[in-house]
Amino acid sequence: MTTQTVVLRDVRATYGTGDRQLVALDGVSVTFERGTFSAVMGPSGSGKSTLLHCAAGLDRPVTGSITIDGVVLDGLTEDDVTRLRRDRIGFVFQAFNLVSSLTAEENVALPARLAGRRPPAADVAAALTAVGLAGRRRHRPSELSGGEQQRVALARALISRPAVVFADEPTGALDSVTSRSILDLLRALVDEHRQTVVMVTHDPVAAARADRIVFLADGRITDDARVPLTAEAIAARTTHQVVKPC
Ligand SMILES: Nc1ncnc2c1ncn2[C@@H]1O[C@H](COP(=O)(O)OP(=O)(O)OP(=O)(O)O)[C@@H](O)[C@H]1O
Repeated sequence: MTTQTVVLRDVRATYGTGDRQLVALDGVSVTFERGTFSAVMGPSGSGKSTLLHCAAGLDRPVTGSITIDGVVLDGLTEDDVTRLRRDRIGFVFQAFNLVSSLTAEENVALPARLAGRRPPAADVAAALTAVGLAGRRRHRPSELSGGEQQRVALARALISRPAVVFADEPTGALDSVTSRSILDLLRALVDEHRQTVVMVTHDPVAAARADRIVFLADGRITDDARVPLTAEAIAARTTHQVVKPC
């Protein structure tokens, strides 16, 4: 089994064409090791979500190479990438996550069912309890808040144990107590199950729970802090990033 869960090599991603082309990632190379919790930070528009989308096989880069759990994505068919995402990747994204016609517990069980397994009902209930949604099992996404929907997505990652969980602002919509419990759960995925977590966040307090912080600016990695930092030190580094002249 590879120790490098996610590898990006010289990834370039653009939006638009011609004069209106915008370079969102400008030759990004980064490796996320198995059993680590990384935060990705940077100013708005610096390419954080694009990095997450490319790393998760949701967007294809123009050039460069991406490997997930030992599988090189370049040249795979869309069906193969979809299967890889289903089997090895967990998403805790606010915008798209859940199947709207399914209840919270059905959404939690879905990846396992698509892979031909039926997770025990007790496991589904335990995962929803762990994220504080025991009383919302039968609710559909439209009956849940944004933060609750993200917690359903996290419960799904607890059940299906993907190699890597990508989280986009997982605590952005949550109060501080719920945020802390979500970060505890993400840490547990890493510390107890050696899963890999890559989390985009603007929040220095959330980033301080990671083992490593990758800073982006203008589509490039500008800093890579591998030692734990305090929220204050992270905030100072983030401010420095924002005011740094181009
Ligand atoms: N669908 C799109 N079409 C055109 N440009 C886009 C699209 N998505 C993102 N961009 C642009 O690409 C750049 C990187 O965007 P991205 O969403 O990755 O940044 P971000 O760091 O995640 O920002 P934020 O913190 O505001 O979410 C930005 O300049 C953005 O305007």
